[in-house]
Amino acid sequence: MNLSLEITGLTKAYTDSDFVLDDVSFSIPNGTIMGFVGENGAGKTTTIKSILNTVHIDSGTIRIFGRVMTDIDTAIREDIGVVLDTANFSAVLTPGKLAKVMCGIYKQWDQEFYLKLTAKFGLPMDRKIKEFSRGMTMKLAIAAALSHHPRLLILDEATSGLDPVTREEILEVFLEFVEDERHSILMSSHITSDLEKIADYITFIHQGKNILTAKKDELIYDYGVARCKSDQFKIIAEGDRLAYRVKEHQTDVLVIDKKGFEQKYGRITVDQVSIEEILLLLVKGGK
Ligand SMILES: Nc1ncnc2c1ncn2[C@@H]1O[C@H](COP(=O)(O)OP(=O)(O)OP(=O)(O)O)[C@@H](O)[C@H]1O
Repeated sequence: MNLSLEITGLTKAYTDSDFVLDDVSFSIPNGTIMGFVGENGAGKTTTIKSILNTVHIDSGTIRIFGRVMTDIDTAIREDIGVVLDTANFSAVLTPGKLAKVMCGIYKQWDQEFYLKLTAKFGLPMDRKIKEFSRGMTMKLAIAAALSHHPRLLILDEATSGLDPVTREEILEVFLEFVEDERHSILMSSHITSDLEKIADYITFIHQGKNILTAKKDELIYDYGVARCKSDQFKIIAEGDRLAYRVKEHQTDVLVIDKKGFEQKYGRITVDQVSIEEILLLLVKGGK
């Protein structure tokens, strides 16, 4: 399997904070979308900055298209499209002028494609970015990131604060992007329903640690949440549960193999589980 991104044992501490990104490993196969979820401060942006080589890492290896990126490696940068939640374009630029700047930075800049995307997103070419709404600014950032034809798109909260209609438009563009088997996406998001729609894999990060990476379809169709009364909870073997959360009238138990669990513990109801509920059980629950 060809990997666009391979992170092994990534560790990074900040000098003036207690936070540590601790031995994080995951990889993204070509042609796939990796959703990256975790609570505020879990370490998603720090991981992304480490990938982009904008912070110094303490240990571990990050391979992009099989190569470790160095400070002077501009060739790999051409192949990475980046959209951060704070798209910091100069506010006095217009989309038209931004294209001229981008054209000077990226050899692969494709003006025709940029015009096509900005038209699709309904962006005015001659209006200053400072007059743009958040949705317009994010659409512009996405159009700019895609128009130098990257192979890997890295998105840090790129759809946060956007309405469902705009988000759907943007998600469609991401899906079109990964139709090309050489392309892939790392997408951090708090909007887990967006990831449910488009991601192939999900990585859950909590307090700087990768707590789970799994195929989205397995999470949705094979994982489940057993709703147990206290006597039912007591009979569940530790090895059959990934996490559990005690609530007022029941205990929710995260199970990996819904069907197997149902066969073994016939009388306990097991519901399908959402990415959001998995995150809550893993982060707030016991083991
Ligand atoms: N430059 C820095 N110096 C010191 N600590 C930092 C720095 N940048 C981030 N941190 C700390 O590292 C931790 C992880 O932050 P990070 O931005 O990676 O989290 P995140 O998962 O992206 O959060 P969010 O969902 O809120 O964007 C936080 O506790 C944050 O305060």
